[in-house]
Amino acid sequence: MVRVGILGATGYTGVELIRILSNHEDVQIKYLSSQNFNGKKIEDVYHSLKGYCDVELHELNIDDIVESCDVVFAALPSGYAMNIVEKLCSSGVRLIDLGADFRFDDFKIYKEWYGASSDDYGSVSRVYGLPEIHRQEIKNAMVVGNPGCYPTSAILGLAPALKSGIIENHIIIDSKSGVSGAGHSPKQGNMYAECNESIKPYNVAKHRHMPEIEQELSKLNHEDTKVIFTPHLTPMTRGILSTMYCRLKKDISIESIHEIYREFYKDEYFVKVLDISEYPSTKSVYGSNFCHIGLEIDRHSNTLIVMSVIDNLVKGASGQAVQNMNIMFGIDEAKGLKMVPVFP
Ligand SMILES: NC(=O)C1=CN([C@@H]2O[C@H](COP(=O)(O)OP(=O)(O)OC[C@H]3O[C@@H](n4cnc5c(N)ncnc54)[C@H](OP(=O)(O)O)[C@@H]3O)[C@@H](O)[C@H]2O)C=CC1
Ligand SMILES: CC(=O)N[C@@H](CCC(=O)OP(=O)(O)O)C(=O)O
Repeated sequence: MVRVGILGATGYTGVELIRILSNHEDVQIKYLSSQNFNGKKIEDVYHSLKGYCDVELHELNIDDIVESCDVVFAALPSGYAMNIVEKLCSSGVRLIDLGADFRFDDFKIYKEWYGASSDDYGSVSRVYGLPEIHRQEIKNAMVVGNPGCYPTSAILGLAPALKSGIIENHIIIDSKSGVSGAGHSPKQGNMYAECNESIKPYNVAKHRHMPEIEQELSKLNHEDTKVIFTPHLTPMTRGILSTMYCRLKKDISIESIHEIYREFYKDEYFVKVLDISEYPSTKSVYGSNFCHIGLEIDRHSNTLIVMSVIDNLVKGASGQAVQNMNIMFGIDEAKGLKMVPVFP
């Protein structure tokens, strides 16, 4: 049995972790932390968990965590996991951070976009936790930086095209996210009256996920790769659709591109390349750990259009974190994650 702690258990990704892990036979939830609900049982805060998890919430206490857990999921705002990582690692407790603290190869880039009081990662070695790309390194990692939600949809959608060298180094990513992507703290722009029946771009050309996407695409492409990234807030609870426009280097048929994608993901349980002419929808992956990818070519501009969908709370956060945990502990990668998407 893997003994698990979840820090930030009352947030959206924390609750999603508990939902998923409650159905995972190889896991025992031993420790849950919260800032505002200490002393309460999680099932009394979120009634969706009634009968599934009666663990009490505590203020974050590192000594208690080290004593009771083999692995910790940090579902906290970025900047907090960094403060506890050394103590966890030196005590043999592995860390999967859903925030951004350990996603970057270069600390300077992390500091520039997220801010930090220190100047480096110290001795902490970490792995970018996108299993379809970094599975081998994840197996032995002490610290995994779970990818951001937009980057997961974008990188999975672009990896086969970049790796096979069929597209130019000029990529436009247009992404739409459900409101749960912003977490459970109230923000004016996320109030029902303001985001319902509306769709709006935000952080245009300056979203924090841009450098994360560029880091991973540059590695796949073996050269510095820049993207134009525009996120939008849409009136749905869960889901991300990323539509990506990539200029093709030469004439190539949709059948050949489709074959490149199918081959790239042939052994991947969670990534489904749709048939030619099929387009993905967020509804088709809702509540599941799947990523669906659709492909089209715009012949008059010789542009490959890749459409990628995920559930931001599952493949974009907690599901992917559990997938990483399974890999780290030698458990079947899909264990606890075979949920059928909720439809309609
Ligand atoms: N939502 C999403 O789709 C995705 C989120 N992420 C990342 O995952 C992390 C968690 O996100 P999400 O669940 O949405 O966030 P929420 O805002 O919903 O939850 C944050 C959690 O952290 C706790 N918390 C907040 N501040 C502190 C603090 N100072 N000390 C201790 N605990 C604190 C909160 O406790 P309490 O409720 O008790 O106040 C809550 O449990 C973030 O880093 C986010 O960027 C990554 C991918 C997707
Ligand atoms: C809709 C919405 O607001 N989404 C969030 C995604 C948060 C996230 O995953 O960001 P981290 O990199 O901090 O983990 C955003 O755009 O900030």
